[in-house]
Amino acid sequence: MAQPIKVVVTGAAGQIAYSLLYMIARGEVFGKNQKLVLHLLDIPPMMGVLEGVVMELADCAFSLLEHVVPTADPEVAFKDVSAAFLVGAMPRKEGMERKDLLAANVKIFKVQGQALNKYAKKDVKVLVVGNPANTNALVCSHYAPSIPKENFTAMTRLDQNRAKAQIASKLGIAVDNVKNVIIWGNHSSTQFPDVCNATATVDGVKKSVNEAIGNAAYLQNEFVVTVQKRGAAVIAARKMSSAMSAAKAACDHMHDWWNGTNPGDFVSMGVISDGSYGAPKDVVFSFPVEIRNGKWSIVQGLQLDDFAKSKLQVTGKELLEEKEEAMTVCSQD
Ligand SMILES: NC(=O)C1=CN([C@@H]2O[C@H](COP(=O)(O)OP(=O)(O)OC[C@H]3O[C@@H](n4cnc5c(N)ncnc54)[C@H](O)[C@@H]3O)[C@@H](O)[C@H]2O)C=CC1
Ligand SMILES: O=C([O-])CC(=O)C(=O)O
Repeated sequence: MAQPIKVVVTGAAGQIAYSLLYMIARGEVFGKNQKLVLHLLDIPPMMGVLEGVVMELADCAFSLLEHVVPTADPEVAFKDVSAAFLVGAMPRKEGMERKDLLAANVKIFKVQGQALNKYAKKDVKVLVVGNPANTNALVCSHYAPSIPKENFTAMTRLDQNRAKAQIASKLGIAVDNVKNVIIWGNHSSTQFPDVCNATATVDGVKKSVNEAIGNAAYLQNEFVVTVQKRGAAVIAARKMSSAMSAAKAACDHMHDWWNGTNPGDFVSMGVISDGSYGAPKDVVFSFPVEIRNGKWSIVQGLQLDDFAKSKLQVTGKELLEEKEEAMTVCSQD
């Protein structure tokens, strides 16, 4: 059994964390041989609720869970952590776009970037879930200059999972038979879910998703809009934003970052942009990545048609606008 690692989950008394903590403590992210110390951060008024979560974690009798540290103090929460799930932030309500949360949430990520910078391990892997996730990840990294920028990522895996599930359902096949769907850009309604490089195995035969679906109009319209607006559709139905599926996606993201991707497979993550595929540099942009030895690299050499290029431009522009607004908000104190 490996030495225990410290893992922090912020927003630990909230609804995503309620599913996420269970999955992490079961060993679904770091493996069934990895003992864990869980640091749970929330704000002072939530300490009572958090105590209930701690009781439930104890009552689950997880064999991998060495101990649990509930706290409202970022110094305690981020001390020596190897992995950070930054979930704690306000969720949107019906009728809002995720960027409407920027003014309320971005300062949380400034403070947490500063705390990561001071107290976390320098090789900490940071996954930002709280919205607007890409720009919050950028802000967090900006305020943690002693940690490499590559260590800050934003979650677009939920979008990838949604896209994969839509294609599988359309084809009447299992989700695992759909590979290499890409989410480009922002985790927002400008994201571009792209199947141009995706494959589907139907009746034992592997083909491109384009060929298997055989309906370009569907793939460029209904499919794209369904994935872009899925978060809003869940809010309209549940009156609360996605939680179970968000927790599962956070586990998938960190699992693949920690353990690597299979040869030939890629996954989508919001990562610091180097300008690949014409995306703006120095924003957190979702790209297809491969992961080896705990390090991601952007998959290069994929073909983009004019339709795809125009979609990347729209989402890139939105990220530049968000970056400007976020830096203005953060400089106001
Ligand atoms: N990237 C993605 O795909 C997704 C992102 N989200 C986002 O995740 C975030 C959390 O969602 P839920 O868990 O549903 O919200 P929630 O409201 O149920 O829980 C959020 C928790 O964060 C806590 N919190 C607030 N400020 C904090 C701070 N400074 N430090 C630590 N904790 C703090 C709150 O007290 C609360 O317990 C939202 O911003 C939501 O929009 C949700 C689904 C998917
Ligand atoms: O839609 C929201 O506000 C929550 C979220 O990010 C998602 O479900 O993708």
